[in-house]
Amino acid sequence: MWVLLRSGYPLRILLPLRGPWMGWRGLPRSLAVGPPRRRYRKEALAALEVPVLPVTATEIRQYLRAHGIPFQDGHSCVRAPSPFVGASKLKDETGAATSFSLFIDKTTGRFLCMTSLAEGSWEDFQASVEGRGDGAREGVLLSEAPEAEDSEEVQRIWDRAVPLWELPEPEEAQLARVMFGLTKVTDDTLKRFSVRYLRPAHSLVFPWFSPGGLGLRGLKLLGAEGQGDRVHYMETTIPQPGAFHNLFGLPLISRRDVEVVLTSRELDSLALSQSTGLPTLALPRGTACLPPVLLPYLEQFRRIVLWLGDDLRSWEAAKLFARKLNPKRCSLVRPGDQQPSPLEALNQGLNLSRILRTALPAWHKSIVSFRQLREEVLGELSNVEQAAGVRWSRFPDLNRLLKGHRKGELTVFTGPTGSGKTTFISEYALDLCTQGVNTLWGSFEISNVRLARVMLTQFAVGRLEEQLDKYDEWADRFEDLPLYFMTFHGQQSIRTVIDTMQHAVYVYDICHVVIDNLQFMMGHEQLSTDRIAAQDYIIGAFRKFATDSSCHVTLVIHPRKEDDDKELQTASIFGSAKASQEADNVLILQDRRLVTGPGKRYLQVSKNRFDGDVGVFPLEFNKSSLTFSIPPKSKARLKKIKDDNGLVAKKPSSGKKGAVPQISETHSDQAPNPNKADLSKPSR
Ligand SMILES: Nc1ncnc2c1ncn2[C@@H]1O[C@H](COP(=O)(O)OP(=O)(O)OP(=O)(O)O)[C@@H](O)[C@H]1O
Repeated sequence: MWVLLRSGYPLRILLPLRGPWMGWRGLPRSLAVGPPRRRYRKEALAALEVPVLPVTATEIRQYLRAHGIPFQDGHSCVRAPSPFVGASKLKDETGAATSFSLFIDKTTGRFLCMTSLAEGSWEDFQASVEGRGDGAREGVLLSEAPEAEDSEEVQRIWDRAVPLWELPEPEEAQLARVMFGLTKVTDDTLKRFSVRYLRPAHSLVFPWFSPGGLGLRGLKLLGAEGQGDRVHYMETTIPQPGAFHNLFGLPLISRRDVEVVLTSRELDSLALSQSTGLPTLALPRGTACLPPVLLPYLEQFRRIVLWLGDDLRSWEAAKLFARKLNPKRCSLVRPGDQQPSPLEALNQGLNLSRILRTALPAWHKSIVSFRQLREEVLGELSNVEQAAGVRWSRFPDLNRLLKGHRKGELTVFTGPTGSGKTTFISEYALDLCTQGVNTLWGSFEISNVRLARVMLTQFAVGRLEEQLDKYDEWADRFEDLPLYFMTFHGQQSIRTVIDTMQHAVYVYDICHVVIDNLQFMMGHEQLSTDRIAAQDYIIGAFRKFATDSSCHVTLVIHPRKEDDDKELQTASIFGSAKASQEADNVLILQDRRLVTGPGKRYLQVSKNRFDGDVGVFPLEFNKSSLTFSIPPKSKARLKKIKDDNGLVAKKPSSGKKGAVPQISETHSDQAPNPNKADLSKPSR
């Protein structure tokens, strides 16, 4: 099965620096290698690669024992002698690590030989042990070797970039330092980390070297733009994000280092290293993901401190990453006034070592006291808006009622047959995905191709059939979204679906799973005599998954048969009351087409565990763009209601003061939304 590796990166951050002198990916035309290269792919979608048979750490150990292979149990990996060392010319310089240089991921079974850089699946490893041929590929740092064109481009940019202190104009160097907040970072630090500056692009250049100093494999370019009193950073990576993963700062790590500080930005690593002298590494995609392929490089550390940033999102990411790294060895620096990001701390003259000492252990047992929770509670209270989750950019009324989309919740969504549930939920999820919410779709009823077509139309807000010349532009942008699809179709067992979801959370840091719809998991339960019990069991499984994985699950459920002229209620959801009890949010697509005409629908929030606000607002269906979002001119008429039965208030949501709580629609703390500014025209 083919898999497209994804960055999980909000698009806008990757948008190139723009200007008349800019070429492909925002690089100066003179540096860009020819016209944009179109890679032909076997499939158009990022289908999720699931191991043929999921493997557990116990099975890995048992297998190694059964074949007489010695091993060491590590934090996230099992270490064993590598059968691939002899085959490689890339011998370790010191020769020290050639024993036990094979790292097998305890969760996925994928392996990496740190000496030869061979990598492969658990099945590849077994085949090699059993002499069934060598399925391992020789890779470079956890992914495929960069393509020749990328390597050339990397080298070309690197050669054109210069150390900051070698810039001919001192003013230019000073301006760059100010823009990037580097006034307190010394030349020596920049030199140790080999940071350069690309003059034509006004960008810092951070190199990614392969382990063992075998060469330059990739680059991250960081541009900065003043926006009021804030600086907006733009990143460009070569090779493209998702095609290559590496840790910035790797060459400075010694084999004897047992402690490391992980940051989400290269600039933070510079600040930390300079002021604390501790080993530090920067994650390639910031807080968006921690690809498991990087885990072997972090195995040597007995203690890992995650200091990812100064907002709640960084804190959430730190907690998720700690799970992968093994929480027992992780400590987290909590965002706060006196604990900004490392670079900011350096610039404010704070003591970074002292902040590191305040890091909280990520591990706690099943029972906690309020003492352990009090900091978390404070974090939520002092970041109310972020604690409310990611806000929709296309559905302001949903923000007013639900306040945002939060991790770890279960949303149940229902509506009459054929009312547009899939179409609506597609736009609802797409909206979040364009804001960096890593999303996994389980579409059991309609094919992934059809679903993607709907989504792409919604993404472009228009029929692409009539503008096929724009298809590639939109498809390229769509491809950059952190969006994955399960390849299931038709009936599936709940166990297989949950296993796949767990795998996706681990590998792609999925934060939102959409299941359309639950009825497709009921057939395999052999409980046709008691379909209600089967549904309760399935809902319980999704509830547990959402909580345990800190991942939001949106579950589409068909309603029970209702009179056509009556509106649906929470109790109309098929089955027992379990669905509405377990759900944090219940959304109902109300179809009042007889009264309101063909396009009109209403969305009712009939349960909201977060803060209790429930209500209903109109949706205007646009047949050409397949969107439900409220057109800008339309006056939203949000009604807050008490429950399914009675209205308690009837207030316009816009225009008049004192209506429903006014929440700013622009949301600077959230990840950027590439669609917001330029929905009407594609740009690259
Ligand atoms: N408000 C609307 N007005 C008119 N047509 C709509 C509306 N919403 C969706 N549609 C169209 O109706 C068709 C069915 O929509 P969709 O598949 O989203 O419904 P559904 O509720 O998920 O269906 P099912 O109950 O079969 O799962 C699609 O062709 C869609 O474009």
